[in-house]
Parts: sequence; structure tokens; C-alpha cells
Amino acid sequence: MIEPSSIAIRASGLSKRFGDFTALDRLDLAVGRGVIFGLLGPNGAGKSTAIKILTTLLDASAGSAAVAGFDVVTQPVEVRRRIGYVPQLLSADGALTASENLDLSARLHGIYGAQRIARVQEALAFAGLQEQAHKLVKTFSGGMVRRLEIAQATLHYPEVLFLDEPTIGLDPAARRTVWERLLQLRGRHGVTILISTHDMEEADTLCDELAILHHGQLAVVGRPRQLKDQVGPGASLADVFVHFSGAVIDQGGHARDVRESRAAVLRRG
Ligand SMILES: Nc1ncnc2c1ncn2[C@@H]1O[C@H](COP(=O)(O)OP(=O)(O)OP(=O)(O)O)[C@@H](O)[C@H]1O
Repeated sequence: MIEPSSIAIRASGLSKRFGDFTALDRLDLAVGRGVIFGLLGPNGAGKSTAIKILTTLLDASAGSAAVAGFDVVTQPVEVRRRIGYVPQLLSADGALTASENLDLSARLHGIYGAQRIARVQEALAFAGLQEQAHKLVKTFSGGMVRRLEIAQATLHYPEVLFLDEPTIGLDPAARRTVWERLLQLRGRHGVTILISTHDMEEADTLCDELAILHHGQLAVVGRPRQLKDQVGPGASLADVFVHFSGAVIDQGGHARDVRESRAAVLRRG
């Protein structure tokens, strides 16, 4: 049993209906501080909907949620001050340089003067983009853009970071670099991280705990090891996913084809 004060994200009976369609159905979650938590589920399972409600971008139809100790409905400003959010679609501006993007994020978070200059430098170092600081983001690889976006989302030192499919469309090396950055944030700053992912390796190696959503409902929650043991001897996380969601996994270990995703920087050209 986790002590209430050490819970960074709590959802109770969280539901979302779009007309007659129920996208999220009475979701209960408790994510401890400093945990890297993965949300898995087939396309349309309700992962992004849950993230949008927890980040105050969408109102729930029923239930309640608290992030960093504040209610997402009654205290949205307090929640926003304490979270970072990396959305599924690109959020960095391709027509600006890395440095300008970070500067903009700092201003949006009310960070000014010498502190802003220092934070931007720190963020460039964190993203490994010091040498590209003055290059336009539209010239960056997908991995560089993602590292920049994570740096932008953490410039104000959030307690909780939400990432919607952070490594989708990235090559294995770029994906690992993103994982390293996330582990660094958790290790050095104790940031709680919630990610949605279709990538079984990411879920297995990066996440401390996982929840599998299916048709908007929580199918199962637990540590990767526990979930594999629950399914049977020698079970992989892909087996766990198929067992609890009934969905298929492609040959790359992904729960769906992601070719269409993140057409990346091209659309900014
Ligand atoms: N604004 C909306 N209006 C109507 N239906 C919506 C809306 N947003 C989401 N949905 C539906 O709700 C369901 C859950 O969508 P959601 O984006 O949360 O799924 P997901 O698990 O994140 O899927 P994916 O892995 O494809 O990103 C889907 O069937 C989607 O079509």
C-alpha cells in the first residue's frame, strides 16, 4: 500500500464519453512518486484520453484525478505548474532554433532574466544540443527533436512528466537516448514519469510499472516481471499484452503499425 503523500498521480473512477462512445471507463490508478509508469493498450484503448485528462487538457465525464497532490478539475493551474507534457504530435517549432524554442518555453513558464539564460543552457546540455543551439529545428533528426521537446517540457523542473508515445518513429539508437534522458530525470530529480507506448521493449526495460488498457478499461496493472509471471512461465511482455488486450503485436515488438506516425519534421519544411 502506497502512502497517499507519496502518490504522484491518482485517478478514481475516471471516465470519458464522447457522445454515446465511452473512451475511458472508470479508470483507477495510483502512481508512486519517482516511478516510471507505462500505459499500454491497442489503438483507441484510451491512453491519450487518460493523459489529456491528467494534464488538464480534457474534462472527464465522471470520476476524479489528482496530480502532484492537486485536483485536475478544481486546481488545474496548480497541476499545470507541476507537470511537463510531451504530446504525441510534434510540439517544437521547426521554424525556430533549439535555443529559441527553449527560450519560448522558459517565458511561457514565467522564467525570466539570468535564470532563463541559465535554464536554457542547462536544457541544451541535457538534450545534447549545445552545438546545434542556433540551428533551425526543421533541420533536426526525429531523435534530436524529441530530446529538445523533453528538455522544453522539463525546463521548469516539473514533479510529474507525461509523454504520449515518446519514441514513436525513432530508430533504436535515438530511442535509447530518449530512455537515458528519462532515466536521468527520474534518477537526478526524482521526476515521476507517465508514458504511453506501443513498444514492448520500452515498456519492459524502461517502465517500473505498467497498466494495460482495453476498450477504455484497466485490464491489469503491475510490474513487468509480475505481469509476465502472471501469464505463465517464459511469458514475454508481448504475451502479456496479447493475453490482457487480445490485440496483436507486429514483428518489431510494437502493438500496431506506426509507419504513419510522426511524419516528423518533414511537414515543417
Ligand atoms: N474528441 C474525440 N471525439 C470523439 N471520439 C474521440 C475523441 N478523442 C478520442 N476519441 C476516441 O476515443 C477512443 C480512445 O482514443 P485515444 O486517443 O485515447 O486512444 P489511444 O489508446 O491513445 O490510441 P492510440 O494508441 O491510437 O493513440 C478512440 O476510439 C478515439 O477515436
